[in-house]
Amino acid sequence: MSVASVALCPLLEGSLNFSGMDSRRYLPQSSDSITIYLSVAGSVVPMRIMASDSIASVKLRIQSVKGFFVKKQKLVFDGRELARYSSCVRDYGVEDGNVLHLVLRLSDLQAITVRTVCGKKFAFNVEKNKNVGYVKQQIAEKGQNYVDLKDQELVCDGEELEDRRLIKDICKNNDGVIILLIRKSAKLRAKPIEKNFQLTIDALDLHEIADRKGGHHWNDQVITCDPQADFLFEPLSDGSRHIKGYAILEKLVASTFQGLERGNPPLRSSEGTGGAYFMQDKSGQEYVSVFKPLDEEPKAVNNPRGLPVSVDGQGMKRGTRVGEGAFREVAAYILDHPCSDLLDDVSIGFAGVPPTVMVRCLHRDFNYPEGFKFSSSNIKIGSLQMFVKNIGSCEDMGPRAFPVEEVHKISVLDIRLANADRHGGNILISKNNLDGRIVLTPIDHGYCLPENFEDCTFEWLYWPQARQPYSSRTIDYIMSLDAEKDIQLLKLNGWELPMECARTLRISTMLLKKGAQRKLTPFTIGSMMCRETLKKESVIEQIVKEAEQASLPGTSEEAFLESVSVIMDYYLDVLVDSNEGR
Ligand SMILES: Nc1ncnc2c1ncn2[C@@H]1O[C@H](COP(=O)(O)OP(=O)(O)OP(=O)(O)O)[C@@H](O)[C@H]1O
Repeated sequence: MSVASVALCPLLEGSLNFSGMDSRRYLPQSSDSITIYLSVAGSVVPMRIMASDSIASVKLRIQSVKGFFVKKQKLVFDGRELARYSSCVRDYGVEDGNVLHLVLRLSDLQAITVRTVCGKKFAFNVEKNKNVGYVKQQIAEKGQNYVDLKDQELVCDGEELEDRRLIKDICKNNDGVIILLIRKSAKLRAKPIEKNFQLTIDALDLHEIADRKGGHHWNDQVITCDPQADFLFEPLSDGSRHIKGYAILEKLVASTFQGLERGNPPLRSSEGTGGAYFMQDKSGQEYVSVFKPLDEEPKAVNNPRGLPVSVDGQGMKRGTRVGEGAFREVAAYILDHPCSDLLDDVSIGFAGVPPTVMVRCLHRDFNYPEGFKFSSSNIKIGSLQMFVKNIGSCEDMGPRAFPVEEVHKISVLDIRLANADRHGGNILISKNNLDGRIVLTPIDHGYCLPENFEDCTFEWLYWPQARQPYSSRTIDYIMSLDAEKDIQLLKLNGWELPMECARTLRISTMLLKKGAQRKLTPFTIGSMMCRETLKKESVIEQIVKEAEQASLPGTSEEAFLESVSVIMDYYLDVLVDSNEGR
């Protein structure tokens, strides 16, 4: 159900009481009506709702009173995200007097419009942690006449901006678009030629600029801790040698190291429920990677968003465990095999998961609630993923413009890995440099390969591309998948999948292959993996349940999977027959 289609309950509209006043005294009571307490950014505010209200309507009300957009809100109760918009608050076990955590996903990007004196406009999305010098570089790349950075003067509200001013400081009170003015866009020289003047604009050729920027000088040396340094950074083990794209991971690690070595600190993202840090290159002008430490995951001890620590080790999605997110991030990269027709670049797989590796890092700018000490106990282990330049995420744009094959590649990944966290914010949008086509990059795989299918959710199910059939290229790729080999590959790379997660991978790969064989669409296959409502089990859960009931105690995993296969065939054939009968 779309958020827009959910009407607010008229009785309660406006009753969200953020001032602390007890609205129970002033509103008609109903047996369904409850008061919940929203814990947001250190304060607790009461809110009157109906237990039968949908999550969407509660979020809409928060939006209408506080102005936080629905898509930027995450509601967490009892360590679980209330992720299904159409489910009732009651379905999640929320009762009168309960505290819900509201995590706001503030954007890291700021929209900026640069206007020249001649009225030419450039629009950018710039990370808020970037400075004015970086914006100048972007202008230089966009406009031939502005290539010499020294000639650019950027002005905002009448004030000239210094290169080191951060965008977030300039845009402090302004969430919208800011207008910058280029006073002097390029060196103009006038030379008298007979009776006229020849006007020269001093601008370098864009290719020259690109060459000058020159890429990074990758460091092939083994990276170790420098005793004089105030940080530590190294890959976790050389197990990564088995990973595809080893060379690219080595470069990723080296460029991140160089950034830290030059004193460019990790910058914490304002988005996300866990600690995610943008790591800078040696120039301090570019992000090269994103580091997500295990101990800052949602519900982990050092989570920077104030989410309560897990008491039973359960992660925020059912079937996942706190402190395993980074392994899952790396697993998603390892298992995203390249397509056989693109084997010249084995570092990027079919779905385009950015290269990801496990690292250890120590730096004072991470979250240390107990205080930072340069000691081994403060070393953080986590996933390091290549930073992908983007113009936003799928949350910022309607899906119609996304190429079908871009959506399909993500559907293949999510179905295979039974992803429990595929919302639009976890798909980045970029444009291909050559033809301007939209490229989608899947990120945030910390909730892949769960122990069960309960929380599988796929945003793309509701996109029109999901109802189109897979191409023969995609079907060939799907048919080449082998869950047993995948499990061995992860083991080789140091992660022995827990038995339940290995079973998930086997069953979801089986479903994907059987569905593709029958020419089913991503929508049909994906719908079998997702619950329609919180309480109603998905088809895949029913299949697993039936197979469990049919198996005798002590049945081998192989025999169990054989029975899953038979039951799955039955469900799929019924589905195909009913589709054909229409
Ligand atoms: N590889 C990447 N390239 C560019 N930006 C990234 C990358 N990985 C993460 N980000 C950005 O970092 C921020 C936080 O990352 P992410 O959403 O993965 O964190 P999280 O805490 O796991 O989030 P969630 O609450 O959605 O589970 C987001 O703005 C995201 O777009």
